[in-house]
Amino acid sequence: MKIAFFSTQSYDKSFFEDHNRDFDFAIDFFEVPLTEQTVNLAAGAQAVCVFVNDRVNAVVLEKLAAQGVAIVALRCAGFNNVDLAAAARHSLPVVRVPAYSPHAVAEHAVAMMLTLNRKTHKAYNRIREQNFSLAGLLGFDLFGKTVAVVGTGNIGQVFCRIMLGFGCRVLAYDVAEQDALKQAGVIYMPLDALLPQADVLSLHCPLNEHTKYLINDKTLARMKPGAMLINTSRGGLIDTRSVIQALKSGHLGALGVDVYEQEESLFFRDLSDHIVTDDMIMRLMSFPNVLITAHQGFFTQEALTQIAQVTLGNLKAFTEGKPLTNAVRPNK
Ligand SMILES: NC(=O)c1ccc[n+]([C@@H]2O[C@H](COP(=O)([O-])OP(=O)(O)OC[C@H]3O[C@@H](n4cnc5c(N)ncnc54)[C@H](O)[C@@H]3O)[C@@H](O)[C@H]2O)c1
Repeated sequence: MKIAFFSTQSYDKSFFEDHNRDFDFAIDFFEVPLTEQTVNLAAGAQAVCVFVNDRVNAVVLEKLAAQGVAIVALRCAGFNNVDLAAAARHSLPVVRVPAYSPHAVAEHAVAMMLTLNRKTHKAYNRIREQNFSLAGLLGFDLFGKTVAVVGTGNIGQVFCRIMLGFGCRVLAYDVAEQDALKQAGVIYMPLDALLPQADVLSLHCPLNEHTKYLINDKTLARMKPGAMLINTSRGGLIDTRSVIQALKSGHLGALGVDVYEQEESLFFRDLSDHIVTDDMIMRLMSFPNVLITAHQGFFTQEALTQIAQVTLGNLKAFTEGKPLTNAVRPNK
C-alpha cells in the first residue's frame, strides 16, 4: 500500500520511518498540508495520513475518492477537521489514534497551569539578566484549590488524577460520568454549577456542535473572578474575542492555550521573519498572564511512538480486511 503523508514534520518522518520497518508500506512524505490545492499529490496512493490541521472536507474527500484513495488515517485523536458524513458518502473509512499517551496532554496542561501560577517562564528570563527580584512572581498553593475539568475521557481522567495528587478538590462535567473517578474523589456536576467554583478550569472535551464556543461571554461571566483557564483540547472550544474581553477586564485571571481556533495558518511553522496578520493571537500574546504553546501537548517520545505504531497498525488492518477497531463513526 502507498500512503500519502501530509503536513510532515522532521519528527513525523523519523518516527514513521523507524516504525515502518515492521510494516513496509511505501510512504510519500509531503510537507504541505492536505487542502483542496494539494489533494492531487495523493494520486496513486491508497491511503492518506493526516494531522490536526489538514483540511479533510467534502471537496477534498471527493477528490481523494476519485483518485483511488481508499482510507483516511488520522495520526491524532481529534477528528473535528474531517467531514465524516462526506467520508461515509464516498465509502472512505476514517481511522484515528484514539488514545496515545493521554499522559502527554494531561501533563502539558499541568505544565501550563504551573507555569502561569508560579511564573517560571518569567523567572528563567529574569535570572539570565541577573535580576534576582521576586516582585511580580507571586503565585498560590494549588493544594486545597478547586480545579474543574470539562471532559473526563482518556486525557481528562489522567488530568483529574494528577490534580487529586496535588491535593486539589476536583470537580468535573461530562456527558458520560466515570464511576472510577467518582470513587477516587472527583465530584461531577452540571457545567453551570461548576464554573463559579473553579480556581482553575481545564478543557478536555472534543470540539463538536455541542462544545463549539463552550467558553463564551456567558460562561466566562459565570466563572470565579481571577480564575485560570487552560485549553489543551481544540481552539474552537473558546470564543477568543470573549476571552480577550475577560482578560482586559481582569475577570479572567490567567489563560493557558495549547490550541487556537485559527492555528491552521500559524502552528507547526517558523514565522519569525514574517508579519503575522492574525490580530487576535497578537493581542493574546500581549497579555502578561497568557501562555500560548503551539499544539505541543502530544509531543512526547511515548506519544509519537504510539502514534506511529497505531496509525500503521490501523492501515495494516485495512489492507488485511480486518475490523477497523479505531474507525471513527459519523455519529460519534
Ligand atoms: N493538545 C494536544 O496535543 C492534543 C492531543 C490529543 C488530543 N487533544 C484533544 O483532547 C481532546 C480530548 O481527548 P481524549 O483522548 O481525552 O478524548 P476522549 O474521547 O477520550 O474524551 C472526551 C470526553 O469528552 C466528553 N464529552 C463529549 N462531549 C461533551 C460535551 N458536550 N460536554 C462535556 N463533555 C463531553 C466525552 O464524554 C469524553 O468523556 C480531543 O478531542 C482532542 O481535541 C489535544
